[in-house]
Amino acid sequence: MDMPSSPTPKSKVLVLGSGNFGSCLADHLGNSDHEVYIWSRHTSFVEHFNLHHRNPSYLKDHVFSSNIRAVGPSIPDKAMIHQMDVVLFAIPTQGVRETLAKLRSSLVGDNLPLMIFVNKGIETNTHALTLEIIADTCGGDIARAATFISGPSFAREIVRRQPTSVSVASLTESQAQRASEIFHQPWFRCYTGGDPIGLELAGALKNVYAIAAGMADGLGFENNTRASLITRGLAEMTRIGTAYGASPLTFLGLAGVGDLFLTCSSPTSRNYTVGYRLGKGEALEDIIKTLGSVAEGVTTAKGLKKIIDEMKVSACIANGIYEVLYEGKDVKTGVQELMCRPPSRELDLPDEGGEHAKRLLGKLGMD
Ligand SMILES: NC(=O)c1ccc[n+]([C@@H]2O[C@H](COP(=O)([O-])OP(=O)(O)OC[C@H]3O[C@@H](n4cnc5c(N)ncnc54)[C@H](O)[C@@H]3O)[C@@H](O)[C@H]2O)c1
Ligand SMILES: O=P(O)(O)OC[C@H](O)CO
Repeated sequence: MDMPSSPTPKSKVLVLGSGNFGSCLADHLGNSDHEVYIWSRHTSFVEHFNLHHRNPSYLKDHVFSSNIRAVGPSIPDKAMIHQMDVVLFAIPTQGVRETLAKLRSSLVGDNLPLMIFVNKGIETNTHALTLEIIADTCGGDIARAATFISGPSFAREIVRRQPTSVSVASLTESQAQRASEIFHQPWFRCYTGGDPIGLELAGALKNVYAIAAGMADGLGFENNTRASLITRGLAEMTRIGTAYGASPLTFLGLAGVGDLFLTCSSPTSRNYTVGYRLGKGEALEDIIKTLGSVAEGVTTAKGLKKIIDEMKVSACIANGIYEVLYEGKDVKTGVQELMCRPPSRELDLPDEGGEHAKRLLGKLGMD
């Protein structure tokens, strides 16, 4: 979509992570006239990118904005971090804690950059959301100001300027507004909100339901089945989110139903693809080895299982996916078990709970 961009003040942005999404967002910001640096832990990426303005491993056909410079492989130092207006984390969830730990000593003093996170997952060992990982590694002040972007946004469509809309949330809504102004373009709309816990849960959970939708398609089921999975997946996500302490309304937004619909209905999705190949009978290990990119739903299913068990919330689809991925349950048996459950009420939200969010906000000094 070729439209004039709105004038936004030029920012200095450091993107951490040079995969599909990091390089796609670096390109978006570079093309919006920001001064962009992209960090990779791979020397080969840094050299290749600075020479050719192409990513050797992802989005290979795309020529990236000339406003981007690659840096690495060592993590940017304090002087560089303090020159930035924004540090954007586009690293899979399981790598966020390690990366923040490396940056922690640079994240002190005044005028810290706005920290934006776009990963969609739950940490496996701790079942922590990213907000909690930030609080653990960098403290409550930084976590309260952190901003999260989520929503239906395939990297390969953003680099082609397909009209895209996302949700942007922070506990400090003025920071979400700042992030939104930096990203917003006529082909990339940002909607702000103040429920980062709900936004994070929605983005992480939809990846698990996308595996379920892919499995159903791989087994040869058609449109009725996919529509059921999307709708019942949304009910389950909303129930889990509300029990956690998030707003049920967040699940009706772009980060919720928007991204769930996208990821459950397109083979562009890596999570859908994992499910589809499982449905066709491939082994998870072989799929992961050959996927070439992260499918966050696979690891998130583990963290989610712990959260569901702790909250004692009913989540038969997420439990079924966990059993297929980690307990050797046959895919067809999993589907049969789901369908053979007794009938139940269609829409129920827990009328108590929220302990997980209360504990997390307490960690952030917000109790
Ligand atoms: N690709 C998309 O369309 C898309 C859209 C929205 C959100 N996301 C989310 O963005 C995050 C990144 O996804 P992606 O598509 O870029 O994944 P990817 O697999 O394409 O790339 C991941 C990148 O992160 C790097 N990385 C992995 N672990 C790291 C670590 N411990 N330290 C430093 N770097 C590390 C890898 O080297 C690679 O460059 C995921 O959480 C994903 O769910 C992706
Ligand atoms: O390819 P997936 O399944 O990781 O989905 C990518 C994005 O999350 C879509 O919004």
